[in-house]
This record gives sequence, C-alpha cells and structure tokens, in this order.
Amino acid sequence: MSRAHDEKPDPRPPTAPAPGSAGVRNLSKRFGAVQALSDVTLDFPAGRVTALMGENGAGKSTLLKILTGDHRPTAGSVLVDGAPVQLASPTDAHRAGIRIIPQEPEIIPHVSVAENVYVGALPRAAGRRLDRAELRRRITADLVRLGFDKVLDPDLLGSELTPAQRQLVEIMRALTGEAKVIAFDEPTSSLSEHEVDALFALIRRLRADGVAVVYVSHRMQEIFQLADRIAVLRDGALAGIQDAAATSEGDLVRLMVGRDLSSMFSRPHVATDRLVLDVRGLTTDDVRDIDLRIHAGEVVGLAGLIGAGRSELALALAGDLPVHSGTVTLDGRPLPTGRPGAVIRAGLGLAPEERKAQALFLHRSIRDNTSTVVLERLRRFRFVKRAAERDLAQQYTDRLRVRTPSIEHEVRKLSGGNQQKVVLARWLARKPKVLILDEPTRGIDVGAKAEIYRIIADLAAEGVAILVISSELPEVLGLADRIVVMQNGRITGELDRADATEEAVLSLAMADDIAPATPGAAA
Ligand SMILES: Nc1ncnc2c1ncn2[C@@H]1O[C@H](COP(=O)(O)OP(=O)(O)OP(=O)(O)O)[C@@H](O)[C@H]1O
Repeated sequence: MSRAHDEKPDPRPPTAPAPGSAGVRNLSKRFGAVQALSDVTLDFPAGRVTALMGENGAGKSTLLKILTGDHRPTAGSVLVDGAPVQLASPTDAHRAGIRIIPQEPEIIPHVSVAENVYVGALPRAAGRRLDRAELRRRITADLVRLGFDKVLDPDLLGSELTPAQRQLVEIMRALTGEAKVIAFDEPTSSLSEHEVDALFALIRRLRADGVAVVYVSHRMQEIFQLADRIAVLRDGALAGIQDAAATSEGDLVRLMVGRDLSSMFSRPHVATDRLVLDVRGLTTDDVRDIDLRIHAGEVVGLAGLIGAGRSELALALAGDLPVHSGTVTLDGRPLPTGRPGAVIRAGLGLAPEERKAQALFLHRSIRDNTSTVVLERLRRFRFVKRAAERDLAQQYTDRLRVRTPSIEHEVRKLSGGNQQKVVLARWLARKPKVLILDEPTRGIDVGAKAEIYRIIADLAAEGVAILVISSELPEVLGLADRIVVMQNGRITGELDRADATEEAVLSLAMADDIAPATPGAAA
C-alpha cells in the first residue's frame, strides 16, 4: 500500500490556497419511494483526500449532485469553510468554491480546447469580439501552470479530444477561480495507466495546496493509493469513516456489503475439448491476423492496454465492425460476420463496454430491458410468456443486487452502476453459446462483482464459451482458464492460468513498445 505522503511536493500552486473544511450535515434526499440519502453527516477536510465508496445505488452520485446544486436536499445542509451555504443552482456551487469533475465531461464539439475551458468567461475585445490573443496567453499560461502543456493542444476542437483530454478540459474548468472542494466521480474509468498516474499527481498537488478532495471510485487499489480517509455509504446512510492507513480491503467490503467476499474468484475449472469458437486470421481496420479458439466451458481472458484492439475485436466478432479477411466458425458453422442480428441468432452475445449508449432503452422498465434479447426463447404460441419474463428479470435483478423499488421501474431512474447491471443481466440471462463480456465490472460495486463472477462460473459449467475483456488484471487472472494478450491490434502471447502473473501479462501487453504517448488512444 503506497501512502501518498511520500510524494515530493510540487512547488507550482495549481490554485490559490483554500483554508477551512467543507462537509454535509444531516443530509437526506428522497426521490419518490426511494430514500437515496438518509441523515448523512460527513466532513471533507481541507488538504485531505476523502474517498467515497459504496455499492451501486448507495447514494454517492446523489451526494455529489447536492454539492453541485443539481439536486436540493430533502433535509440537511452543505457547509463550506465551516458555514452553511445555499446551493440552489450550479452557479451557487461554483461561487461557493465547489467543483465536480463529472464521469462524462460536457464538451462543446465545434469549439477549441481554449474556448471550452473558459466557456462563460471568454476574454472579449472591443465590440464584444473574442480576444484571441488574450485567450492564447491565458490558456498557454494555465496549461504550463497545471503541467498539461505536453498532453493538451489548445487548438484541438472539442470533437477531436480523447476521453482523457476531455477530462483534462473539465479539470481546467474546475480550477478557474478559487476551488475549495473538488470532487472526482470515478475519474479513471476511461484512462490508461500512464494517464492515471498524471491524474493522481495532480490530485496530490491539489491536496498539498489545501483543497478538500472528494474521490468517488469502486477501485480499491486506487483508493488505497490516494485516499487519506474513506467514507462508506450503505443504502443511503453513512456506514463508517475509516482512516486509510488503518483499514483493509476486507474491512471496507464488510462495511459496504455487510459480508465477507474473500473467495470471490473460487470456481471449479470445467473447460472441455469441444471447440465452440474458432477464429482464424481475422483482420479488420483495427486488428490483424487474430487466431483465437474458445472451448465449451472455457473462460478466456483478453488482456492488453487501452488501444490494444480488444474491444474492436469483440465488436467485429459481434458483427458490428466490418471484417476484411479471415474466418470465424461457431460450433463448426461459419459465423455470419457483419450481420449483428444473424450473429446473435447463431449464438454469440456481446455485452459491450459502452453499455448505456449502445444497449439500454432508458425509458423502459428493467423487465423490458432484461427480456429484449431473450424474447425469442420466451415467445411460445405467439405470445410472450409474461410470467416467465417477469421471473427471469426478477431473478437477475435479485442476483445482481440492482437497487430498485421494483422491476417495473424505468431504467433511467437507476444509478449508473445499476444500469450497467441491467445490460449484463440481459446477456447473462440469454445464455448464448459464446458470451463476450467487455469490461463487465466497470463501474460495478464489489458485491455485484462477486455475483457476476459466480454467474460466469455457472455459465461456464453449463458449457458456454466465454471471453472476458478486462483492464483489471486481478479480475482476468482470477477468472480465466487461459489469458490471451493483445498489443497494437495483434495477439502477442498466451498464458495458461498456472503461468499467468501480472508481470507476465504486462510484459506481453508491452512486448515491443511502451504505453502509447497519446493520452487515451481508442479503447
Ligand atoms: N433522478 C432520480 N430519480 C429517481 N431515483 C433516483 C434518481 N437519482 C438517483 N435515484 C436513486 O437514488 C439511489 C441512489 O443513487 P445514486 O446515483 O446516488 O447511487 P450511487 O451510489 O452513485 O451509485 P453508482 O455506484 O451506481 O453510481 C438509487 O436507488 C437511485 O435509483
């Protein structure tokens, strides 16, 4: 466990020092029947990183949205510098020195980085024209001040930015004016390792400058690298606050979930010799000469750095990206590549990485969303077996611990992580012959993670051939019978579970070059 205090202090102040602490007192928030927060009292001390953890739907985003003035609390107050502040709008929150770096940065596509950063406060010359010289001077100085000058070109358009660069723009926006509290909402989910390091260095500088940092994440490793204290929410209430140096992963899991999950990965290994998916020489715009075989009951892990081509391979197999050459057979029959519907009917399912955008009907219920791809199986005598559909949705909603009043609840009203669970439920319930899971536990809490691992084990035991793409190495190492590693669109090696270590996987993932220098190359 590396403690952040060992870091060398950086002499450049990213923002003016901000004395005093912030916090919330007796905060409650109710959405109809759902009590999202109940009576939470929590301090965010200046110059410390307070991590906020909890299962999906525990209330983390709701707390942040109250801090930004997007939601009004049902009861309780927000304090800045020890005094209550009225936050009726995001402008009030900004004025009070509160900033949030959202999960999905809001970037204006057709204007430059510089204009995106100072939007709302652009320098004006005579006649209200944009003062381009002043804009250039300001952005250049700020990029250097924050150490972003090597990674962010101020002339790029919003639409040209990688996920990491979009996030840097949000951070620069946040640091205009005096920031007292800066909250990061799962900031690393689309960043490469190299970018994560840069982000952590910045967060440590903010802390050294006396900013109260709030850090929301499901990733234990990050929390222990960064946080001074860890607050755990459970069902909307504060379950505990731990000193990071004096707690353990097991303690936090028990606080979050109320049970021990130490044997998360244990499962019988049931791979057979029956070949189900056979990929030979597959070449697309993004991947080359891919040879991959998956047998019934086998779980193959696909590892690699961001940009290695793993998701593109998955999308090509699912029929969503064109294939230039090579063959794919499923159970000995050619897979109709390039035709997503036909691929599903042939028995291959992909739970994609960008679940919300690609896969959910936000205005429909959990039941509708879970059953969309299983309808053929449930449709008998020309009508959908309503009871069967309801049972299936209920079963997976329970197993994945989706926090919802009922399966008739609209998906858009669920927390982000619970929406992810609904998409996963749909594919897990379908039980295809080949199941590809792309980052199945991203944004998902530890209790549901354990359940997803159990469902993967059950499906393998039933003979499903499974490919798991994950950037979390412990997950790949824990789940897979065999690990295939990709780099720059090619397979660079394969490891049996017995030989697979983090070091061995990483050395194959970086076989003949180092991590890409461009931040956030396509995932
Ligand atoms: N606008 C809304 N309308 C109705 N219910 C909501 C709304 N926003 C949040 N909720 C509910 O409030 C509860 C808390 O949600 P919140 O988004 O704060 O969880 P979270 O801890 O951030 O979860 P995650 O880890 O999944 O992001 C959930 O049960 C959610 O369904």
